This record gives sequence, structure tokens and C-alpha cells, in this order.
Amino acid sequence: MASALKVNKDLVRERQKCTFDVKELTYIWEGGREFTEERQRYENIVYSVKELQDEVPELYLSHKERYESSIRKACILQRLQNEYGKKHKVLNTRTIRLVGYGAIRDISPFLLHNGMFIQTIEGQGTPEQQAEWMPKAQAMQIIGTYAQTELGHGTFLRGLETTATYDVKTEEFILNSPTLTSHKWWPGGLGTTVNHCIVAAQLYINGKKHGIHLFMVQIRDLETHMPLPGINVGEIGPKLGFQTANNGFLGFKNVRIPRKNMLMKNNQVLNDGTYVKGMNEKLTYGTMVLVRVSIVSDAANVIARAATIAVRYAAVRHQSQLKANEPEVQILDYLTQQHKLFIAIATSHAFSTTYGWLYKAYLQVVEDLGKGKQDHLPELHALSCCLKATCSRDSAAIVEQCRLACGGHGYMASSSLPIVYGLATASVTYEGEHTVLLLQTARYLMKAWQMALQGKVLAPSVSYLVDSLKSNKQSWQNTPEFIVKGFQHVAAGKIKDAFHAIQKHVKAGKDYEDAWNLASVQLIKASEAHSRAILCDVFWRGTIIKSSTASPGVAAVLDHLVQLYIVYWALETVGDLLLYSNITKEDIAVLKVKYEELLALIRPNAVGLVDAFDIRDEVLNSTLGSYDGRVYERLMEEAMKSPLNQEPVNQSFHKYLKPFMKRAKL
Ligand SMILES: CCCCCCCCCC/C=C\CCCCCCCCCC(=O)SCCNC(=O)CCNC(=O)[C@H](O)C(C)(C)COP(=O)(O)OP(=O)(O)OC[C@H]1O[C@@H](n2cnc3c(N)ncnc32)[C@H](O)[C@@H]1OP(=O)(O)O
Ligand SMILES: Cc1cc2nc3c(=O)[nH]c(=O)nc-3n(C[C@H](O)[C@H](O)[C@H](O)COP(=O)(O)OP(=O)(O)OC[C@H]3O[C@@H](n4cnc5c(N)ncnc54)[C@H](O)[C@@H]3O)c2cc1C
Repeated sequence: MASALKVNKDLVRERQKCTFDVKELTYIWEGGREFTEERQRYENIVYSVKELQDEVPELYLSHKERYESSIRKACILQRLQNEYGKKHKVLNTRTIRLVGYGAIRDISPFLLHNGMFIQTIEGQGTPEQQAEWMPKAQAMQIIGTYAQTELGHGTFLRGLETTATYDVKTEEFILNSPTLTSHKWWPGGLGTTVNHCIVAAQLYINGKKHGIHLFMVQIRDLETHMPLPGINVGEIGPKLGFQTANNGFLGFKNVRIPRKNMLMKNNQVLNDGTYVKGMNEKLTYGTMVLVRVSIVSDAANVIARAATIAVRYAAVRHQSQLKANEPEVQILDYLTQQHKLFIAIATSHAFSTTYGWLYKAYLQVVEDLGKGKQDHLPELHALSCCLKATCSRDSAAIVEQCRLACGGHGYMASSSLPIVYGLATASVTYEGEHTVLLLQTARYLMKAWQMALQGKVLAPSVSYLVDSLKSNKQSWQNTPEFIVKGFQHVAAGKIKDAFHAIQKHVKAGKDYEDAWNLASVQLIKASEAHSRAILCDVFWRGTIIKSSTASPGVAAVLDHLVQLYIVYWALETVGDLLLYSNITKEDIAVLKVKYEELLALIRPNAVGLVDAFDIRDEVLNSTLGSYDGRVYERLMEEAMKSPLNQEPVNQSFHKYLKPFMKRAKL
């Protein structure tokens, strides 16, 4: 934190107004004091390393230089992380990623190694395979990625074209990329960083296709880093964001790997080519479920970054007068600005709470699977799909809203909002495209509705369908509990409508699949409504639990945030509530007043609330959002770093402009 003397006076005043203990909220937000202190200790180590500090801002480097700089920093970070783990305790993934951003600025080329390669060995490997690869992967003696998506297919995994054909004579798999579209395309780190991959390929034994399986494949020599024979590997080039993720392509030509390199925790291939089917073929997709769950947490963190920048800037920035002859006001005092920004703070808390709940459900399912029980797998898949879809999409929209709320300066790269948007919007697509995942959940919801009609017992997350089958005669109440019930009625109503739409098309003679496609806009709306009902319910119940042990000041702000989130979404979806619940026009008028009251209650705590996210200036890396609020000074200082400002006259003047002007005179 900057010294009090240098802090912008508006921010000083805002912090004096704060009515709650900022540190206490940080501990709650981060899941406990021990996590915060751990992160802070690690940050102090990382950000004191001189080699991690930029001489030239990353954005002025070429694509190649940025990659090289990110690898250099990623190696230092990995060493620091390992040393820290040995000395203190193994750091949690949130801390590693958050602190990593502060050094690398964008995505680490090791993200897929740390985020999917290791997790897949752990989740899909037999104990022997884990014993062989885990220590090497953890020590980074081998560096890997998760290579699934191809040029031709990302979503439809059964359509992947890479083949792994078992050769019973040599007890090897032979990997091939038979077409251009079968080339792997996108995996992070694949371009020029990794030497190993987990490859998703169609398994063939004696001419019979057994579907998608995962294989450990070495693609580069560990000494020379040259691609191994039969491997065609490279980088895919610049993208909207994720510039330093080193996404790559990969093709195979008769690449042989030993039988033991198929990940065999679930399905197995024996020496003689016998195929042994596991408990559930979808367990092969297990790493994706874990990452979808983690993306809910990522969404909370990315919004916290954007909200911190935009709220601090809105406190420092003065523009226009509310009344003639009065000074220009802090833009944070405009109600429309509060409407844009306070929902960002509330959403971050909503997603963080939901992540805690979802991760617990994930751990329970993993434990059950270990005992051969898979009853809750479909529910977890459905929840992780719709929550990943909704949270990533909301995070991209909210980050963009925060950027727009900063006016012109939000468009500056030095605000960091463009790079944060690049991160947020990528997550809408990767790890399962948004619409596709909503439709996965819709499959589950259609089955759940059918079961509800048949009077069967439903899984907890859809048990609200039973209530909605009974006629709802209760009059509306403007309480959070009741509004949450209203969201459940909306979800149930949309699920029912989508169900009937499919039935109508089937009755009219359509195949079920065509009927599904014809109803799919309704299906994704049903899935979205289900997500919103879950988010509001979990956030509301989770906040009650958190508040029960909090000080009155913190409990009050948590209550304001959860109420704001619920009322905001009630007003955003008011048409749906009018259609599917008993809300009246009068109730809506009351909700509007309530919303404005909540904005007013949050206003004095706005800066305190973003301070409580406790995101260091190194991580924010923003001219607009730093703790001290020296916005204008920083904008000018950063501009002065432009290479174009290092000389009074650029050579292009003599080369092009001057001759051009001379010709123009004639
Ligand atoms: C030094 C600094 C270091 C810093 C870093 C360190 C940090 C480390 C920590 C990291 C922490 C977090 C990690 C975050 C990493 C983020 C980066 C990720 C980058 C992106 C990676 C990728 O994108 S990988 C590729 C992802 N690809 C996809 O998601 C593909 C999407 N498609 C599918 O999943 C499937 O094909 C499909 C679900 C869409 C359809 O599958 P399929 O056609 O086979 O199935 P059906 O539709 O026929 O359904 C059949 C039934 O199966 C059920 N089903 C489907 N999937 C699952 C599943 N996963 N689990 C359970 N059940 C499943 C489906 O519902 C059907 O059921 P029924 O209806 O009952 O028939
Ligand atoms: C930044 C980034 C990093 C990535 N990293 C990795 C990685 O490390 N490893 C890896 O393997 N992959 C990675 N990917 C790939 C990513 O997982 C896929 O791009 C993603 O799963 C979407 O698949 P797709 O590109 O095939 O989209 P498509 O499926 O082609 O989607 C195009 C459009 O078609 C629609 N569509 C497709 N199918 C259906 C359907 N059944 N019903 C309705 N609409 C449909 C979609 O909604 C979308 O609008 C990464 C992608 C990005 C952007």
C-alpha cells in the first residue's frame, strides 16, 4: 500500500467514511484469515524479486519478446512457488494464479501444465501412472498440456479425428492425424513450451473404434527441445487476449507410444488388446468438470479486479456538475454510475460464495466415485455446465461494463481493463462453449421435469420443480427468500415451456433431435433461469451463514450486497417474474425503491468494499485503479514510456511525412 501522504484526497475521504472492518471482510472473501496471510506472505516474496519487474511495459514488446519474457518470469515464479511450498505450505491455486498475474501480466505459458496436465494425471491415471509421472510433472522435469481440441472439432468430442491404434505385436499405440482438421489446435503452452501432452484421441483396437481416450505423449526431446520424429508442432499466432498462453497446434504421423501411456484409471487396454470398459465413459471428461468448477472462482476474481479499478477511478474522477455553481462531482455520486459498479462488487461475492458451494459438491462426487457411487455425477455435470456458462458470460459483461464506466481512460491499455476483458471473454468459450454448456444442463432439466411429473424424488438442485408443480396461490412478498422462490418459479416455468415445445414438435412428427433443435432457444433460456435461481439461492443462504459469525458492520454490508444482487436480477428479469410468479406492478414499484435504497447504503462503503478484495497494485497493474489513486500522474508517466516518446522526431517524418508534404505542396 502507498504511504498515506501520497494518497489521493478523495480516496482518503472515502476510506474514512467506511463503516466496516475492511480486513475482516477480506478474510471472509478469501475463505479465512490464514489464506489471506499466506497470500500476502507469498506476494511480499514475489514482488520483491527484481527480475520480475518490467523495465519496458509488456505491451511494447513484440509477440516473440513477450513470450520469452513470460517464460523467463514463469520459471522464476515456479521456483519461488516450489521453494515456498517446501518452506511453508503448498499454496492454493487461486493464490498462485493471482500472484502470477502480477508478474506475467497476462496468462502464464505454464497455465495448462499447472491447471490441467497435472490434474489429468491425478484424476485419470492409475496409481502406477501417477507414481511415474506426478513427481516429474510437479518438479517440472516434464512440462505438459491438455491437447484435446482440434482444428475441426472442439465442442463435439465424439467427432475428434486424431487416432490411437493399438498394435498388439509391439504393445504400442500408433498416433496419427489423418486430416488437416484433425490437427490439435489451441492447447496452452503447446506452441513452443511443453515437451509432453495429454492427447485426446479415438482409440482403435483390431479395427474397432472405442471412442475418446487420453494418452500421455512426449512431443519434444528433453535435452534439445526439438520436436520428436512424426511430430508437427507450432504456435497458432496472436489472439484477442491470452497472448502469452503460447497456444499451439500439433499433428502426428505414425508416432508410437507404449501401451502404458494410455491413462487407464477408468478404461483399460490389456497387452493382448482386450478392452476393459470402466464404470462410466464420461469419467474421461473429469478434468473438464474440475476446470468448469474453477472457472466460477476465476469469474469472481476477474470481476473483483475490474471493480477495484473502476470504483477507485470513479471516486477520483470528477466530471460535470449536479447543480450550477457547485464543484464538479465525483462520478461515483451519479446513481447511474453506482448502478453500473455496485452490481460488479455484489456479483463477485455471489460467484465466490457459489464457487465454495460447488467445489464442495465436486469433492463429494469425487469421494463417492472412489467408492463406486456415481449417483450425483449427472447433477454435478449439469451444475458445473450452467454455472460455468453463466458466470463466465456475466464476468465478461461486467468487466466490459466497468471499462465503459471509466469513459475514455478505460480504453487505455494502461488501465488494464482491456487485458482483463481478454481474460474474461476467453472463459466464455474455453472449457466448453457457452451455449453448448447451457444445452448440456437443459438435457438434465428436461429429464428432471419428466421425473417431477412422474412424482419421482429429485436431486436437491432441482427439487424446486416439485413445489412449482403445486399451484402457487401464495401472494408475493418483497423479501429475499420470496424473490429467490420467484426465480425458481421462473426457472420451472421456462423448463416446463421448453419441455412442452419439444413435445409439440414431436407430436407434429419431428424426430426428437429436430424437436430439440427447434426448442433450443427456449432450452438455453431455461438453463439460464435455472443458473440464476441457483446463484441467488446459494448466495442468500451462504451469506446468512457467513454473517452469523461476522461483526455487525461486516454483516450489514454483506446483507446489502446479497440483497442488491437479488433485487437487481429481479428488476432485470421483471418480465419473466410477471409471467411466471405472482408479483404485481405494485411489488415492482417497491423493488425499484428498495434497489435505490441499497445503492445509497452501499455508496459510503464502495471504496472499502473494493479495498477488501485486497488486490495489490502489482496485480491490478492499472493507471486508474491503484491504491493511491494517482490516476492522472500515472497516465502521464505510462504514456511517457511509449517508445514513440523516446525521441523528439521519429524517423518516419524524414522518410515519409516530409516527402509526402512536399509532394502535396506541388
Ligand atoms: C507460474 C505461474 C503458474 C500459474 C498457473 C498456476 C495455476 C494453476 C491452477 C489452475 C486452476 C484452475 C485451472 C484453470 C485453467 C483454465 C484454463 C483452461 C484453458 C482452456 C482449456 C480447454 O478449453 S480444454 C478443452 C475443453 N473442451 C470442452 O470443454 C469440450 C466441450 N464438449 C464436451 O464437453 C462434450 O463433448 C459435450 C458435453 C458437449 C457433449 O459430449 P458427448 O457428445 O460425448 O455427449 P452427449 O451430449 O451425447 O452426452 C452423453 C451423456 O454424457 C453426459 N456428459 C457429458 N459430459 C459429461 C461430463 N463431463 N461428466 C458427466 N457426464 C457428462 C451428458 O450429460 C449426457 O448424459 P445423458 O443426458 O444422461 O445422456
Ligand atoms: C483462449 C482459449 C484457450 C483454449 N485452450 C485450450 C486448451 O488448452 N486445450 C484444448 O484442448 N482446447 C483449448 N481451447 C479450445 C476450446 O476448448 C474450444 O474452442 C471450445 O471448447 C469451443 O469449441 P469450438 O471452438 O469447437 O466451438 P464451436 O463448437 O465450433 O462453436 C461455434 C458456434 O457453434 C455453436 N454450436 C456448436 N455446437 C453446438 C450445438 N451442439 N448446439 C448449438 N450450438 C452449437 C456454438 O454455440 C458456437 O456459437 C481453448 C480456446 C480458447 C479460446
